[in-house]
Amino acid sequence: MDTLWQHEAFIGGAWRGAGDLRRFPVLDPATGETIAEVADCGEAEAEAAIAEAAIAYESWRGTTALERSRVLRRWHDLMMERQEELARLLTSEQGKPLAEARGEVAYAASFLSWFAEEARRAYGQVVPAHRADAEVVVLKEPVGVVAAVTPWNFPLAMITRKVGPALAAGCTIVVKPAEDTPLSALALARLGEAAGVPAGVVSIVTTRDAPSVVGALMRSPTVRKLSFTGSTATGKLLMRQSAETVKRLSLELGGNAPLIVFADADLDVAVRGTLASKFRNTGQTCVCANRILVEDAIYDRYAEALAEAVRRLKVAPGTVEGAAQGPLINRAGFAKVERHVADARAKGGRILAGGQPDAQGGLFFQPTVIADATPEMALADEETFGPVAALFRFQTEDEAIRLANATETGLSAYFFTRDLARAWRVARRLEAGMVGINEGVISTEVAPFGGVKQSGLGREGAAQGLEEYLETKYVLFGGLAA
Ligand SMILES: NC(=O)c1ccc[n+]([C@@H]2O[C@H](COP(=O)([O-])OP(=O)(O)OC[C@H]3O[C@@H](n4cnc5c(N)ncnc54)[C@H](O)[C@@H]3O)[C@@H](O)[C@H]2O)c1
Ligand SMILES: O=C[C@H](O)CS(=O)(=O)O
Repeated sequence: MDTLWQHEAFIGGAWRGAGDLRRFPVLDPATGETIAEVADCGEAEAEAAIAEAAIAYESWRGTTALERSRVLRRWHDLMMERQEELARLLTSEQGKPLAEARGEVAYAASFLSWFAEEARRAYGQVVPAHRADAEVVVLKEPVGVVAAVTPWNFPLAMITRKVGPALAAGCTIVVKPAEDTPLSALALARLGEAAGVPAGVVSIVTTRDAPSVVGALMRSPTVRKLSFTGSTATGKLLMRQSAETVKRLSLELGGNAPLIVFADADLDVAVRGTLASKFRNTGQTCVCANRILVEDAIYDRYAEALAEAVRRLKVAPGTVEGAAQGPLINRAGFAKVERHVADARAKGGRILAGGQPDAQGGLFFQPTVIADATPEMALADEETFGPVAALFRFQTEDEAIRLANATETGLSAYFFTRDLARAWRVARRLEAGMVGINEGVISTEVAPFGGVKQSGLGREGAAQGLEEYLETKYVLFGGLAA
């Protein structure tokens, strides 16, 4: 197979440019250099992709679950065969350390293998009928044509977490990837083509003009579902746009995760868990700890231990051996980190590590630890989405839970304790869709990923993830009297 570096959009099984041949640049965040020019599609291309998806749906929905399973498994296998190439391509446009990029390729591929298995378990039901002359049957059927809109921070996994269950269920899908990271999406499509995904089943519409392309997807009555991953603000906008055609919705939105360290925690485990949660992908994940709540009795010991570990994190381009922190994705993301650190300083925050743009310049920021954080700081209410660990102090368990829940979002939460009774009490009281106990990284294809409150609707992965792409049909067989 040829190179995975594709520059045209993938629509209806064909690689094609925008109608007016417009292209937009893709930048390497580590250098600011243009690494590719990609088709800058518009409404016309989105509408073409929808039409192709509708045509393909009529045959794809008719395939057996076993046939769909085999295509997904083959796609997984091809991803893993080309893991290194995919990882280097991903790092070149997203910036994450290569070791993390290799991990994302495997994580992304795991959704294809998982849903290759789940495809064969879309069970219906035969229900004991309410009449002697009837049978009650409940069927599971594919939703139809799906629109997927995805973010830049996990440019492969956020797509396969949608494409996997969609295809397993018998749906077809039009993907609009983030403008910062279109190359990974196109590489994924190239491997899907090689794995035998039929023309029109998966289309990738690349664009710098998200409102136009996504607007066309949202206006179309043919598109029966939106699966969106991104900020809560954009999610709310697309919810409103979906109302006109009453689309099914899966929304994976913003977070503001609390991470609580109780005095009885194992300090080394807590520090390791904090590093893993806070600084993965240079702090640019939806499930990063955003507020670190530390019980007063161990506050100073934990703060110094964390700061010492953070000072050892290597800041470098993702391809550099040992790189632990890469660049922020773009100027806007960098500016938000600078704003949060300056605001915290101005409100009494004490810098224990980092606190400045990194000496190598560009979009690199020093991994930072701020002590004496308070709820009045911007980073308490907003998702920093960068390498800043803000340490808050608490006295009691009730105060920790009140502080943890004092946010409109509820995606993930973490806490560290060796008290079993406390573990159950706190896990039950935290307002989050996902909770890690003595663990800082909890994402896996086998568990339902998603949040409560303004972190979204629905779940991805696990068995629940397939339900998001299925409709329930009740059939009553009457006139069956003997
Ligand atoms: N819950 C999750 O699983 C999850 C995963 C990753 C990221 N996120 C969240 O996503 C955010 C960061 O990602 P982001 O900056 O790419 O989010 P974003 O909302 O800016 O963009 C997400 C996608 O929406 C598109 N988009 C943006 N504005 C749009 C508009 N007006 N109309 C139509 N489409 C539009 C973008 O092009 C992109 O493809 C963070 O808040 C993070 O927490 C959540
Ligand atoms: O940023 C959000 C992603 O869902 C992160 S994870 O890799 O799934 O934890």
